[in-house]
Amino acid sequence: MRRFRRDPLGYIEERARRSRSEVFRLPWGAWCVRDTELALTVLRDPEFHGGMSSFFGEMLPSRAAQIDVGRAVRNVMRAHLPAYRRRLAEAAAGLGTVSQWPAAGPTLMYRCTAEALLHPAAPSPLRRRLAQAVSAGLTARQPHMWQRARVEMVRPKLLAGITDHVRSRRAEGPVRGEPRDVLDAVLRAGPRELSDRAVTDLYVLLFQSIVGNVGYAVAWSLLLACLRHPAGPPWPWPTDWLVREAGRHRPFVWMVGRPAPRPLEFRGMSFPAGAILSVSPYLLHHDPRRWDRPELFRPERWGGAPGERGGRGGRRERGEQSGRVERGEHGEQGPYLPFGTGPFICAGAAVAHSMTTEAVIALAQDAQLSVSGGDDRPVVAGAVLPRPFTLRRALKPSSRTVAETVGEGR
Ligand code: HEM
Repeated sequence: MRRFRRDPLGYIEERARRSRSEVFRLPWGAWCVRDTELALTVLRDPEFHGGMSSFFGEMLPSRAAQIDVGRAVRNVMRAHLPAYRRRLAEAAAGLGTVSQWPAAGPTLMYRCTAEALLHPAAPSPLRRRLAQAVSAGLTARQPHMWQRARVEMVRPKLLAGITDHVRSRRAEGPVRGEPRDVLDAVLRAGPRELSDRAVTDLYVLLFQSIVGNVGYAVAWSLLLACLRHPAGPPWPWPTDWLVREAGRHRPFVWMVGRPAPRPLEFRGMSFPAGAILSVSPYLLHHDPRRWDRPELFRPERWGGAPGERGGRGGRRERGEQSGRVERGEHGEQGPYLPFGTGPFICAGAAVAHSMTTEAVIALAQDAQLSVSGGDDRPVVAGAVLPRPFTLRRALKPSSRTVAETVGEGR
């Protein structure tokens, strides 16, 4: 367990390398599936998905309610995409020339989605609390104890504030038309019998997926691209490939589990009903039998040399492609699982991919980007986070405003 805690990804890679069977035991008793075919069966077979998804756990009373809430929130975020794009340029400028990452990722996301998360007529103190919670690191489990303590200091007031607001929205009665924000979506799609506090918990979970997961995906994409190509943008790959490859190389969610629905037998190994079969997107994305030099960050694997195939934007359309067996330049055939696959696949996968890609485009647009202080080693603290790094973003001379140039000349 100590070795696992020190380096969870290194630990499972080593176990997978040494293991002769398709499945090996994890320190907490679950089974990690090393074999791609079995992993895809676990993630796709309806038999493994008769119950609730572990993303929502027991927060909602039925699988149907989970699906409804997931879709309703995804629809709000999808409708917000045009406004999100407009906010990005402003938010990128707001980061300044030097910004500290990965924390800047969720902050940027929050700035661009604040109105979709909580509409502007909601109480300003609550909106301020949400912003503070993002700065404190509420968007993902943080690696250090002091960081987690900081989150715990803001959490009680935040939860109390959201719960009060849920109560008052319910008292006002349902709004007509489309949901104004993620909270309306949760209230409308979730069952009426949910307590105000249960609605709050659901809201925070989805808030974290939007602001945190996407924010960290942006952080990974920028870091890996700048490390691989220190000259900065324009990069020699379409942004779509870059973001896709960051999701392969450093998938934010590194392990998902499913309970065995009944006693199972697989290639001579038996599993009792309820045994947890875990699938690691990280492990499968780094399987040398499936991917060419998986240890390298190579966006070009997603389409051949830029210009040869598809040009900007790549030969694949942006969208929900998770879980497909992908074939790259070298005939690679990995399952691509940053969003999972099968019945419990991330409800927001396509929107999240668009948000990440748009953010990277906005930050790289007309700018010289470079990173310092970071490397590509991940920190696992619940999810796969990048280590702290500094991003320098200097506007290229042609894109500076006259005012800026005049100001500098004084
Ligand atoms: C880069 C960003 C994101 C990543 C890497 C990500 C990843 C994931 C993963 C791995 C799962 C679990 C799949 C499984 O258990 O097999 C999941 C579930 C889910 N995600 Fe995401 N997610 C992201 C962004 C989002 C966004 C923006 C939303 C909302 C708009 C969202 C909503 C959900 C929902 C509702 C589920 C539960 C699906 C269900 O149980 O039916 N996610 N996500």
